[in-house]
Amino acid sequence: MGNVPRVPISIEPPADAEAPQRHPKAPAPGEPTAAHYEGCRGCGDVPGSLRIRSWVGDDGVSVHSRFDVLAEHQGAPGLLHGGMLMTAFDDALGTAYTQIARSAVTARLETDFRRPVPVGTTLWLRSRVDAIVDRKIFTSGVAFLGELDGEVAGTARALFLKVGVEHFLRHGRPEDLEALGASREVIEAARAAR
Ligand SMILES: CCCCCCCCCCCC(=O)SCCNC(=O)CCNC(=O)[C@H](O)C(C)(C)COP(=O)(O)OP(=O)(O)OC[C@H]1O[C@@H](n2cnc3c(N)ncnc32)[C@H](O)[C@@H]1OP(=O)(O)O
Repeated sequence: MGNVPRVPISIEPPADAEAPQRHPKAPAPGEPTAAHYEGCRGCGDVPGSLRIRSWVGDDGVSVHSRFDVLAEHQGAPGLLHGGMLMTAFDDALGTAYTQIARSAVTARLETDFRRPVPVGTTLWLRSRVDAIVDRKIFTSGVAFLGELDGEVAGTARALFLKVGVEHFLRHGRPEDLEALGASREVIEAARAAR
């Protein structure tokens, strides 16, 4: 374990943190949000995706999201796998930040599992950005059984860190980046600049 970094334990925003402001180009209240990327496991329209759909909340900053729990999402018999709920939170919280900021990636995600979620349930999630401090985006969310503001199935908090496009160019699999239009030269230049 000698080279493993110590795990940072706090993702509590400072009390004097900046209040989130909606990005001027973000979709308006009630409008659907865009998928992170068409291949996204949370919200893309691809095999294996949770096919989460999200809409902007009335305040223009929060989002609410729908996740239909299917048999393919099971962990225990007839019940949602906990990792799938974490995926749903990662996606929903990662959509909430798109109302405020451009690209960011999850640095830490904490989830509390409050109620079992049967297959066949529609989960509704409310997510928001609580604060932004420099590159750090502090988010939180709640998952409800069956309806928005129904029985609470789980809660989560996540810290996202803003990154530039070079993060994806440096770390992503080249063929996926090329499929999005990045040239081999651009990808190699981003990797050489490390
Ligand atoms: C094409 C477009 C598509 C856009 C697509 C958008 C995709 C969103 C999809 C949904 C979300 C995902 O699945 S994202 C995929 C899952 N996540 C990842 O793969 C990220 C892997 N991790 C990383 O790449 C890296 O660790 C980063 C980028 C997160 C951080 O690295 P870094 O940039 O070098 O920053 P670093 O110096 O380490 O930390 C900066 C500050 O944050 C704090 N910090 C860092 N990590 C943590 C942590 N876990 N918990 C607490 N605090 C932390 C540090 O203490 C420091 O605080 P201080 O000292 O400054 O106070």
